Amino acid sequence: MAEITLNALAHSYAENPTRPEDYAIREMTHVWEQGGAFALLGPSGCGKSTLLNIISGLLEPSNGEVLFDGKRVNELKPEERNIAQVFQFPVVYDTMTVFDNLAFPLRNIGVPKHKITSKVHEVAEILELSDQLQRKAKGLSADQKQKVSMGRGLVRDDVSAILFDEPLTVIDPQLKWKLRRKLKQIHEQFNITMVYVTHDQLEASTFADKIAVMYNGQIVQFGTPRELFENPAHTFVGYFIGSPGMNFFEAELRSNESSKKDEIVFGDHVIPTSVAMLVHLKNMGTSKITLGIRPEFVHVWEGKNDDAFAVEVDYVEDLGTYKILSFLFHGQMMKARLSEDQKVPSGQIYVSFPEQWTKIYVDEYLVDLPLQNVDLTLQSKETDHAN
Ligand SMILES: Nc1ncnc2c1ncn2[C@@H]1O[C@H](COP(=O)(O)OP(=O)(O)OP(=O)(O)O)[C@@H](O)[C@H]1O
Repeated sequence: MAEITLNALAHSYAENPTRPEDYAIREMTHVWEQGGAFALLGPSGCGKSTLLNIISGLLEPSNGEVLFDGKRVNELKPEERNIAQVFQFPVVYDTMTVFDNLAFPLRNIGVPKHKITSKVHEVAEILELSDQLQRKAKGLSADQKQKVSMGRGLVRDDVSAILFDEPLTVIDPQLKWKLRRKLKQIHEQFNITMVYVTHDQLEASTFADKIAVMYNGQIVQFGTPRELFENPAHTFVGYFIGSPGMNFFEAELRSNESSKKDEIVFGDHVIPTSVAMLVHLKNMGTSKITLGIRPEFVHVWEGKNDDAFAVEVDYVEDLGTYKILSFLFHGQMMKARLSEDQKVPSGQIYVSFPEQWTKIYVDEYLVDLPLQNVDLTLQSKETDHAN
């Protein structure tokens, strides 16, 4: 087991990279703590496989260091790094039996025969491959082959970490869920540092305790599934996580001519904001602001309400256990998520955006209040204005 540190790491496949876009991995410093179950989540092409291959040593980074337990491993070959890597497509020796495939990594490092037998049986049991051990790998289905591939990653208990690169892509949907649970179980049992690459948020949150969300070659947030949902640090996290993703709208920080107070406005709507936040934004010297609120946190009222805005229902999608209501807010389509038992409104309704859940972004990043300002948030209503 090891703590894996990426120190000022960057990688470009281009010969002479000059612009940030030339980098598949833009400079990052990141720590995967020892023994954790992590997911690396992001869309196709964001740099996930590149990052994994740098950790395992298949790829040499253009800049920066990879450290295992504080020791630089850049110069070590993949086999010297003690990393097990499971790829998207099965890597098995077709002419060998399942037993021999699983035993291979152990024989390679000279593990005694009796230990190999017990370890192979233990892993085969976990992956439900016990009755396949004497079969040649050639005759196995794609699912079974991938299980063997995963098993080869799991047999060695001396590994620093196990890296999974979208390992369930070829697995049947029904089996996927089961295998994910199994991996989690294996992690709990052996406590090995595991990094699981996926572009599927459900897969990431069922496997990992902490998820690194990757976008454009950068880790834009590293947090628990709950943190990513409740407090997206970057607009991409808001958009990518959740179903549907966060609502975003461009707003403006301006000074109200009559009251002389600052306020955040969207069209002719004033968005309730704390004094502390207004002061902070003003100090940042920005007027362009993006507001984000998750559909789950938009309040929908049938009747008029002090903090609520009148909007028109556009349509309602019934998704079984919940409904998605779409409405136009100052010309922009937004969504609210209604629970199954909530009455479906139509025509004119009222919506409000609780301040706690209305996130403020500048240049795509969440604006957090400096700690010394937090107590001022209680004065928030002072800056509210009637519409
Ligand atoms: N061998 C290569 N040579 C040149 N460019 C590459 C190479 N491998 C990857 N890239 C580019 O680097 C960027 C990151 O690719 P990478 O495969 O790491 O992303 P990913 O997030 O793993 O995507 P996917 O989920 O599709 O596998 C992409 O723009 C890709 O086109």
